[in-house]
Amino acid sequence: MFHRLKNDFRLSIITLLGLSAVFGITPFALVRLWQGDMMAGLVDMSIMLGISSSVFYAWSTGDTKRSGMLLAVIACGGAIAIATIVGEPGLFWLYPCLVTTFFLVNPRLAGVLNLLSIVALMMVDKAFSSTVHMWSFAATAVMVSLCAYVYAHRNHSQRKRLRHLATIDPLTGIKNRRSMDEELNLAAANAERSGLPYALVILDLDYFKKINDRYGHHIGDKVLTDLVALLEHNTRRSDHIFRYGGEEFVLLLPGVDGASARTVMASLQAVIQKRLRHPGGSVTASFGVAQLGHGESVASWLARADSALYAAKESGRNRIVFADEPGQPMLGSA
Ligand SMILES: Nc1nc2c(ncn2[C@@H]2O[C@H](COP(=O)(O)OP(=O)(O)OP(=O)(O)O)[C@@H](O)[C@H]2O)c(=O)[nH]1
Repeated sequence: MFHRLKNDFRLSIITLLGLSAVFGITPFALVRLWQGDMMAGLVDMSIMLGISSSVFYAWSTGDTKRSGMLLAVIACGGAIAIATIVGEPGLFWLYPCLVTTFFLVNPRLAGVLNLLSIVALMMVDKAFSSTVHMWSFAATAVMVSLCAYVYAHRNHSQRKRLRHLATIDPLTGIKNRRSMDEELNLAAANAERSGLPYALVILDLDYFKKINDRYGHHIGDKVLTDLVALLEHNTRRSDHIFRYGGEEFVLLLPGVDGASARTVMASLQAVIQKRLRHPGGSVTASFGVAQLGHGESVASWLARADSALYAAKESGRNRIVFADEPGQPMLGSA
C-alpha cells in the first residue's frame, strides 16, 4: 500500500484529498442533519459518498486518470450545490476545489472546469447578497485559479522533463536501462497472462574500443547513433530497443518464438554487417538471444541472454548464440 502511494503521485493526491474531504465535510453533514437542514445534510452526504467511491475506484482499478476527473467534478459540483442551498457561506467551499482540480486533472482541463464552476455559481442568485459580492467572488476565484494554473503547469512540465531525463539515453534518444527493467517486467507479466512468446536479444558491437581509439570518440558516437537508426528501421513498431550500457543494446521482441527469432536475427546481423560503417570499414556485432521461459524471472532471462552473448564473443564475435531453455546451458550459434 505504501509502495503504491510512494510511486503513484496522482493516487497519493487522490487519497489525501479524499481523506481530507471526507473528514472535513462529515462534521458539517452531521450538524446540518442534526439541525434539521435535511437538504444540505443530504447533499454533504452524497458528496462524501461520491468522493469515497472515486478513491475506492482509484485503488481498485489503478485508473487514477478517470477517478481524478470524477473527484474534480464531484468536488466542484458539490461546492456549487452547497452554495445554491446554503447561500454565501457555501462559496468558501469552492476555493479549495479550485486549487485541488489542478492536482487531479491536467492543467488545461482543470482551468476549464474551474471557469465553468465560477460561471455556474455566478448564475445562482441566492449565493450572493449583492452584485459587488458576486464580482468580488469572481475576481478572487479567477485569481486563485490562475495562480494554481501557473504552478500546476510548471510542475507538470518539470515532471515530464524529469521522466524524460530518467528514462531516455541522451546520445541515441532511445530508452535506457531503467526503462528496460520496467518493460521486461511488463513483458514477463503479459507472457504469463497471455502466453505470448517473447525473445530478448543483447547486442554488443565488436572491437568498439578500437574505433574510439583510432578515430576518436565522436566517430564512436556516430557509429552508436547509426546502429540505433539501423535497428529502428529493421525491427517492428511493437519491438523495443534499449541502450543497456556503453556499446551494448537490448532488443525486446514480442510475439517472436524460437523459429522466427532465428530468421529475425540472421537478417539483423546481415544488415549491420553490410550497412554499419566506420571510416576504416564495416562494424560487426555479437548477439545473445533468449526466449522467455514459462514462469521464468526477468533476472534469469537476462542472465541467459548475457551468457549467450558471452559465448558469441568467445567463439570469435560477429556471431548469434541462442540460449537454450532456462536451467540448461545454451547452445546453437550462427
Ligand atoms: N564513443 C563512445 N564510446 C563509448 C560510449 N560508451 C562506452 N564507450 C566505449 O566503448 C568501449 C567498449 O570497450 P570494450 O568493453 O573493451 O568492448 P569492445 O572494444 O567492443 O570489445 P568486445 O566487446 O570484446 O568486442 C570503451 O572504450 C568505452 O569507452 C559512448 O557513449 N560513446
